[in-house]
Amino acid sequence: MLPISIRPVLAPALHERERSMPEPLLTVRDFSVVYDVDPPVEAVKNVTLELQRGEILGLAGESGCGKTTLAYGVQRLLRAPAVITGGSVTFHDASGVDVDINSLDTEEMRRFRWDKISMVFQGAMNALNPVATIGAQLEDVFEVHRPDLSRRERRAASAELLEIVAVGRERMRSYPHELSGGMRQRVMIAMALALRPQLMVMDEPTTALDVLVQREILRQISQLRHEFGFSVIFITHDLPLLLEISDRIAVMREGEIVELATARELWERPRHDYTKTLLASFPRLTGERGILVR
Ligand SMILES: Nc1ncnc2c1ncn2[C@@H]1O[C@H](COP(=O)(O)OP(=O)(O)OP(=O)(O)O)[C@@H](O)[C@H]1O
Repeated sequence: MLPISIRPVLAPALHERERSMPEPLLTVRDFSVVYDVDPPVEAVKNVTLELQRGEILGLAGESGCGKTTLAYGVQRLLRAPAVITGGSVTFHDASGVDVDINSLDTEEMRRFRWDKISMVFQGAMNALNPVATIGAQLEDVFEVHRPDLSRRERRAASAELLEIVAVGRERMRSYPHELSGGMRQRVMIAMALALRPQLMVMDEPTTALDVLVQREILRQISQLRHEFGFSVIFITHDLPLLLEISDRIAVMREGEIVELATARELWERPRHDYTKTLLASFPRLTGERGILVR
């Protein structure tokens, strides 16, 4: 049985998935990345996976197993000494066109990344400009990427985004220091949402926040992906949190995906010994009665 406290977020996700036919958004085949140092590090080894449209896929595994390299690699965000040594990444655009990400040149990739994929990092809230208002920073995104919008439209779109992430349009004139950490992280999520991407990559997006604020933000991410239909690749060390938010979880170890299953399957019937070890290493998952304790 699923731990009681992971049901509320998970249940609608499962329900939704049962209703709709899966439709791939990203197909990763035999993808490998090596850090060309001495000795070379094979950070990602022959990873194959398919991310569905609207799905939240969690990447789990201990530090150094290759989660970040994989998530950045599929967006071609890696820098030397990282080298993609093999494999393909295909983005199945909502327009019906399949895009081979490896074939895009730098400029095409840059535009693609903003329009189709966005990222939210750990501590992203500290990346806000301290001397510009929240509204001005949101409006900037539209000014750069949607130059056809009028000033009034940019402002309206920014205010709407602040409503969507439950910060509220009245915060348009606030400066970052006037907002709590959780609110600032929501502003970053609003920015990531601004261009209505089809994929959001979230790298430890709530780690710096306290547990209650984390849960609220996770719940909201889950709701928003239903509303807007984007997919999420969610990276964190925190397996209990992944069980709570993910539809499926890929467990990585030493650059390979050793198990890929729904959150429910992984929780109820972990197959790989490493997954079992990982689950057992979170005392709050096992607790006295064997339920999630938090
Ligand atoms: N710039 C680099 N040069 C050499 N090796 C690197 C570099 N960046 C990462 N690595 C190595 O690649 C492997 C995978 O690292 P990666 O950061 O992808 O793992 P991770 O699972 O995301 O870890 P964490 O959760 O700590 O961020 C590790 O062995 C790491 O030491």
